[in-house]
Amino acid sequence: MTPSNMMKILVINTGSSSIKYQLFDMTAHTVLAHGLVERIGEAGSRLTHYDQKHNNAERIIETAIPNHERGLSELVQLLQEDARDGDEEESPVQAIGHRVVHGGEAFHEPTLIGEKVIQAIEEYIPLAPLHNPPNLIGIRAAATHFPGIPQVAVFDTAFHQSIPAHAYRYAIPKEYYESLKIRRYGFHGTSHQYVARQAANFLKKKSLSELNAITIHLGNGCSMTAIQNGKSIDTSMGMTPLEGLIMGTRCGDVDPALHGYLLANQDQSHMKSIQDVDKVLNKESGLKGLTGTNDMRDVFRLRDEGNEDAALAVEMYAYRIKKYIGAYFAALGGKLDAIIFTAGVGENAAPLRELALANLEPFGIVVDADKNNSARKMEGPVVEFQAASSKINLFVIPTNEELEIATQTVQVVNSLTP
Ligand SMILES: Nc1ncnc2c1ncn2[C@@H]1O[C@H](COP(=O)(O)OP(=O)(O)O)[C@@H](O)[C@H]1O
Ligand SMILES: CC(=O)OP(=O)(O)O
Ligand SMILES: [Mg+2]
Repeated sequence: MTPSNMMKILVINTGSSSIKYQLFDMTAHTVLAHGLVERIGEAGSRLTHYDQKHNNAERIIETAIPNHERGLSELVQLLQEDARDGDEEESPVQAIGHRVVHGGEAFHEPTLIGEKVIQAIEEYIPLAPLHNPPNLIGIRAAATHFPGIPQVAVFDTAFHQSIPAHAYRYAIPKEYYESLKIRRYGFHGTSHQYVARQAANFLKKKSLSELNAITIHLGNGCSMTAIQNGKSIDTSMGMTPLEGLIMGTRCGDVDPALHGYLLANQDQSHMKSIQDVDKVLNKESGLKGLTGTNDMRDVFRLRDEGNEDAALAVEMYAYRIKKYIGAYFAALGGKLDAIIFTAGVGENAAPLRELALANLEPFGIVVDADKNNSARKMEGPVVEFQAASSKINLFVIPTNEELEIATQTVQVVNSLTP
């Protein structure tokens, strides 16, 4: 394969009950098709597909999708139909990029998938039981549908492999790091790296390696990263995506002693096993546990209606971010070009950004309230909302993990060409 015909890249992001996908034409810099398979294995499963050939009109296919294999074959069928509708004589796809959440210490770079890589992703299942198994199903199903097409794994953990030991080790007996590889890995690396690169370009840096920043990814999962000279030096998620910020359904930082306490008090906690504790902290906590909903839009609506739980949840969520800003400001020695907000909440929730950054003027962080409130309506890859007196740039940068995965997939495949 030569770079000139390396153009159509399918990116697959397989979650526990959903598959997100995008088909890019990397030569023309366009999205040919994208969509979402949701509620896999549940009632009401469906595929929502958009493609350029149908003017990006929404097509909803409501059909029983009992497993990820079926979801993949439905979406492949649509892509093949689109290709047949056109004049294309070849496969609709030249390479496939997969989001893989946990790559442990093995992967610092995007990697061509072969048997060894699949084995390694299997080995990390205990560290990401919700994420790695569906990622593997996506990889296997894609290999069946597109035999001989190169497949590349892009790991959430890869960008964070530059974190030094003093930040990634936990202060527990050393043997558990050596035998069980218990340490901070960090996640959402593809997103942190993508928005950091956008900021570096915007600030006219020669390369990402000239950027110092704090990146704040607030989606369903939430994490923050301290970036020094373009490299991750610390991040808020840990061995698993549970540590750190308050999230949609995850608690983030808690006293590790509460696990034992909940189990020791089964009568009140109704938790009988460590799996029960795990489930509550991962799926029933965060905004959902505090307010009943994991959607920040609903939390704000409840707050505005006078709901006190929702008001407290917003305060807690913003305060946790502020604490990490303080920590990473210190970790970076106060030398940073920008604080960057991204993902669903980070890009859309102006009041949240304002709360998280309030009263930080002594740090040189000053918000322009009008710019912050109108950030959503502004065009462009980077929207600034710092006041003129702010020493540190404040940016909203929409993330695009799929485009970053496609870009890294092209790099890997091109590097294979003699
Ligand atoms: N206008 C908005 N105001 C506040 N929160 C929003 C808004 N739009 C989207 N969100 C939040 O973004 C979250 C999803 O973020 P997203 O980055 O799409 O998540 P993920 O990719 O992790 O599924 C939703 O749960 C919702 O709370
Ligand atoms: C790793 C992680 O938390 O991913 P997501 O935000 O997609 O759940
Ligand atoms: Mg996301």
